[in-house]
Amino acid sequence: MKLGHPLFEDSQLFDNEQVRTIDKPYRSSSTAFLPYLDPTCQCIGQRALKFLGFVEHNAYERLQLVRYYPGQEYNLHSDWLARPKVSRSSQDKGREYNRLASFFTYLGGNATGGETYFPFVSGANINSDGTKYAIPSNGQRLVVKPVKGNALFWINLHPTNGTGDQRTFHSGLPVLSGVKYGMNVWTKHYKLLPIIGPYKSREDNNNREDDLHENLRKNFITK
Ligand SMILES: O=C(O)CCC(=O)C(=O)O
Ligand SMILES: [Fe+2]
Repeated sequence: MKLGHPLFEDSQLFDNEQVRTIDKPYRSSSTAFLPYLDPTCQCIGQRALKFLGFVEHNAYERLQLVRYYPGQEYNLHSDWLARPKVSRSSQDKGREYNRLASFFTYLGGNATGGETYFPFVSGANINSDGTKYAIPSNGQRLVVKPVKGNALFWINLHPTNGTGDQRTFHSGLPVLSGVKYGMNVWTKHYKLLPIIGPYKSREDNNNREDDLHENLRKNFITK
C-alpha cells in the first residue's frame, strides 16, 4: 500500500483493439501499477504462480492496486481480453498472452458497499453467516464482501482452447462510505501453450531436466 500510494491515477479500460480509455462512470476507481522488480511484489507474484500447480504459470502482469472512494465502482467486465495482448514488458516483449488467473485481494480500508459481484455464479448458501458473502435475495447471484485480507481466485480462460469464460464476468459495486483498496494479480497465458500442465515449480524442474513437457515449454520460450 505504501508503495502504491504515490502511484494512483485514474483507472483505465481497454477496448477490443487494446486501446486504453478512461470511462468515468463505467470505471471510476483509481489504479496504481506497482514496480515489477520490487522484492515484495516479486514475492507475491511468485506465490501466485506457484499456487497454480498444473495450470500454466510462466509469468504475471505488474501487480495493480485499485482504490475506490464513495460512489466509485467498476461496472461489469471480464479480466480476460477479447484478443490476446502483445506484451510490452522487458521480460517477454512481443509475446502474445491473455489473463489466465485472477487473484483479487481486499487490502482494507473501511468501506461499506464495494462488494465484488458475479452475476453468472451461484450465490452463497442462504445459511452462510453473511460475513464473506451477502446472503442472496431477489435472485441475486454471488456477492463477495470486501473483507480485509480475504482474496478471490478464479481462472478466466477455458483450459481446452484459451477462450474467455463468460461466467467470470464481474463488477466492483459502488462503495457507499469509506474507502476500499484491492490488489489484482493477473497471470499470463502465452498463446499456443497448453493451459493444463504438467507444469512444475522451478525447484522441481531443477531435478527433472529430461521431462518432455518441460523441453517443449523451453522451446516455446527461447524461439
Ligand atoms: O473492485 C472489485 O471488487 C473488483 C475489481 C476488479 O474486478 C478489477 O480490478 O478488475
Ligand atoms: Fe476485474
